Amino acid sequence: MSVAFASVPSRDHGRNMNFTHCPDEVVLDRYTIQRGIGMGGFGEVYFAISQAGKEVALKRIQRNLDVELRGVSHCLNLKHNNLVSLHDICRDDDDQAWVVMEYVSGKNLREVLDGADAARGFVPQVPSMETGLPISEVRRWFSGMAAGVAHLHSAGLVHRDLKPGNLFDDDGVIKVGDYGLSKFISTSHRGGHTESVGTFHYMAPEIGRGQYGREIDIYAMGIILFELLTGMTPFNGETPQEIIIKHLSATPDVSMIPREYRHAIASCLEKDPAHRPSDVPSLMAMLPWKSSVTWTDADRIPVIDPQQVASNEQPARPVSPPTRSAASPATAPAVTLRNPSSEEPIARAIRNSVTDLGLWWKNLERSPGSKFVIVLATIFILLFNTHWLLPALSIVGFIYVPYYIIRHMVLQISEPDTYAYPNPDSTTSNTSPSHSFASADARLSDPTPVPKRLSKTQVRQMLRESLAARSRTTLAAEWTTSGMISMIVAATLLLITSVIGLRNATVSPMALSPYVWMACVVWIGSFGLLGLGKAWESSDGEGMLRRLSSSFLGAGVGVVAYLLAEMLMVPMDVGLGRDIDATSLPVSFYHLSGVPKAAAMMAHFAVLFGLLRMWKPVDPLRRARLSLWAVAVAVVGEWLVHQVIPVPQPSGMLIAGGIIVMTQMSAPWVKADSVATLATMRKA
Ligand SMILES: Nc1ncnc2c1ncn2[C@@H]1O[C@H](COP(=O)(O)OP(=O)(O)OP(=O)(O)O)[C@@H](O)[C@H]1O
Repeated sequence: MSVAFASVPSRDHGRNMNFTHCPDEVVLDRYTIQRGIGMGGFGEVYFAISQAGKEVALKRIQRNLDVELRGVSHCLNLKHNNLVSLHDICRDDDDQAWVVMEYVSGKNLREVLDGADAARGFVPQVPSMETGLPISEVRRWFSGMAAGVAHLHSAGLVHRDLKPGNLFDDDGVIKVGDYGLSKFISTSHRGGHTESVGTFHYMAPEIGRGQYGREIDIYAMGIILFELLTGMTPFNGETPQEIIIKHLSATPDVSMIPREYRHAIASCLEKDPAHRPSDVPSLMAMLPWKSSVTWTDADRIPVIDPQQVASNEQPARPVSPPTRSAASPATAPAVTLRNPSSEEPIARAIRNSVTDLGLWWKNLERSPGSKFVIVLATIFILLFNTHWLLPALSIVGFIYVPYYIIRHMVLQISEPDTYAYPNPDSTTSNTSPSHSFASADARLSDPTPVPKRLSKTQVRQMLRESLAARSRTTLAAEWTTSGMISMIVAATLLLITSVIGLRNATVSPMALSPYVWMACVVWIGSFGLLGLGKAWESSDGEGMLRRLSSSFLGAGVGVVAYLLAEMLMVPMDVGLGRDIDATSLPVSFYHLSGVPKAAAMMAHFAVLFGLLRMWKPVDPLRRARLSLWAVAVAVVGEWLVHQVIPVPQPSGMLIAGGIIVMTQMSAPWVKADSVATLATMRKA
């Protein structure tokens, strides 16, 4: 088969992509390709026409062949109004696998949601009801998906990749597609599958443990419902790791969702799959809609009644909500993620007031003419009061801007949004700025259950697993980001130390060079440690091997420190910290004057890095983001090493302390004591 590269405009977000096959090319001896539709994680999708004139979508499988084909072959015989039909699986002359499926001309939900954002002119940063789809649309999409997924489940299959991009609107009928990742549910198949599949925003926490029960579809449905209602997924982050960690540990903030949906969403997003709705009918019974689907008896195989879709009648057999464990908390504390920017209380209060004002204005029963008069009058009042309004607003601005910046910096340093857990104490206390500002009244009366937490060990284990699941590219990107952050921290340290050190001296390049030298060595040491830490964060590892590797790194840092000192002409014969008898020092390490040679610098830092387990402060599961104890240990440790292999002081101690500060400030962190608190709560 000829392989040509064609750049064809696709429906996939309007991007031009290089498809392997060209329009008019005949594949599988009977399908003429019309155009490329898009590319997914597993292959390219084409729109094609068969010899008999039937329109089909062809998916050319590129990667993860076994996963995809094993799933698809189970799905060939499924027939359901809400499922994209799979016609066949074929191989071409090059032994390339193709899935032949029903072509859906309508948009997928991803396109619909993105289109709604585009129409609004912005992508929502904070979930709210204003940014979701209209309730009638939410219901249409969700019910259609539910019917399709329920059919998959009743056939013993799990979709495993439910997401808006896999839900299609086919002339008003919602269809679930791409169930190539589905798999028969059987005891032998439910665990142990370690291949990372699916999409991070919709990925249930137990997927990290290789569990692929139907509960992962229920979880994804909860996320999709949240997104349909608010335009945003509940767990977001800059990196897949952040998102995974939030799936594992963060409590979704459902406070902005209408009360009648909160219970269903919070139940679907339970961390423990056993506490989610046991099946799709149970989930649907929790929603405030009359179901258009009739669910049958105990096995709950859904039977779609097309008449009911239109007539919106009650289900013939009401389904009771799933039973909940007695241990489940009865009330829903309005706990939100610690996101400094989105939860700033004053900004949030202003935003809420503006929203309320907007709602009041919308519901105001006045003619357009009188509304126009009100607007005009308001503008006049504001204009005539500018003499005091503007100064007042300026004063507020002057106070608010520094407050906002300091608050943001403090929260970023003490508890970054990206790896934070909700604080269990926030259920009773409202003193922290990170708490939700939902009213106390709402907190008391809201019956939404809090998703149950896992034990400390379970969470830690899952965190390690999720850390291990990241690709090398992701790790490299994270390492680079941390390296850049550490560069900023190094520049700040340089500024602080040089301002303090040179406060009574004349500032000259020579006077500055020791500070620049220290900052460079600290940065290089930190960057190396961040790299080691990144490579090692997915497991506890073997101690001795890590000490040795760390020592090697230390030796490298020593060499660089020596060369930099030569380059910058940093005096190495001052501040050796004690009156060294040069004759007592090994000549291979020191000059006769006592000035350290490269070997001394290498040995000093090699011993320091190996002795102190310097990679520990980089571990995302370390106890505190910034431990002053660790800094003190590093400084004292360096001083001890200095007693045996001296280097210039206090530079040596400043470098050791600086490296520990910098690595801690730049390395990602998961708040481990919250994990402990959660575990304690659970036991209680
Ligand atoms: N049966 C179909 N009819 C029409 N368009 C389809 C069909 N199946 C997939 N598409 C479109 O083809 C594009 C690629 O789909 P594909 O399923 O390969 O990727 P994905 O769902 O985006 O990612 P992944 O496979 O990694 O989950 C998407 O734009 C999707 O909407």
